[in-house]
Amino acid sequence: MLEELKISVCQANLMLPKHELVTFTWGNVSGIDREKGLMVIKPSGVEYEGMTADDMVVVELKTGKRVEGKWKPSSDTDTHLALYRAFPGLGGIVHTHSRWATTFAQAGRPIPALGTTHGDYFYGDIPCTRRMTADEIGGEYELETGNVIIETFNGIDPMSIPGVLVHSHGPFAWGGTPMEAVHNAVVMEEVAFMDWHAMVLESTLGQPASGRMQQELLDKHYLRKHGANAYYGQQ
Ligand SMILES: O=C(CO)[C@@H](O)[C@H](O)COP(=O)(O)O
Repeated sequence: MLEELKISVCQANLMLPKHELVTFTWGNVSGIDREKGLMVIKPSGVEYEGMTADDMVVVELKTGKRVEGKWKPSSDTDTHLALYRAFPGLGGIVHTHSRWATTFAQAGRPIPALGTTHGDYFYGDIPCTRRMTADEIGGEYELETGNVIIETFNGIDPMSIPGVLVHSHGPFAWGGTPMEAVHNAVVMEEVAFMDWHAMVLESTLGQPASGRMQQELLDKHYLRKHGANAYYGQQ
């Protein structure tokens, strides 16, 4: 089981450069074995090219202690751990600095639900966290990054909106598996790109922003794909 998880986490990490979500080593994917209480994550600073399952690092979900692996775990390990602990449905998490989603994160703006591409995967705007405080930045930074994400999802089912922008930093996305998390990260980057151009087009044409897709259209697309049990907590 753990060996299979290491293989799937490694394969998901190799998808990051394939889908042009990363520059250098600016991205990491993890997966979790909840029965064993272990998380597998990309090693810190290691190039994707030539990376194998043997390079993955295994840490305890409860303590974050490294129990297997020759490298240091990703510097974002504590953020991944905080999210797995808080959101029981998560089976995979990815963090990148993908260009268009990071543009929105640096602007401190959510990625609005403007079209059906978005609605197929995210049941509403992809939120941006508040800025972190100086104390949070100066303290357990990666753990606090997880905490501001958790705070942002208060009242929102994280599986209905499987991604977030950390203000001034970049996107995190997640799913039931590491590969599903990467899929959602690719979609987030796509909709960020399309949203940005739609908003620039509207302002260039001097038109008022056409605004978000109608709720009926969002319901049609999201609920058709994910079932009626999904909800957007902030009614
Ligand atoms: O957000 C950051 C740094 O700003 C990190 O996500 C790095 O971009 C990747 O770090 P490692 O996973 O290689 O430690």
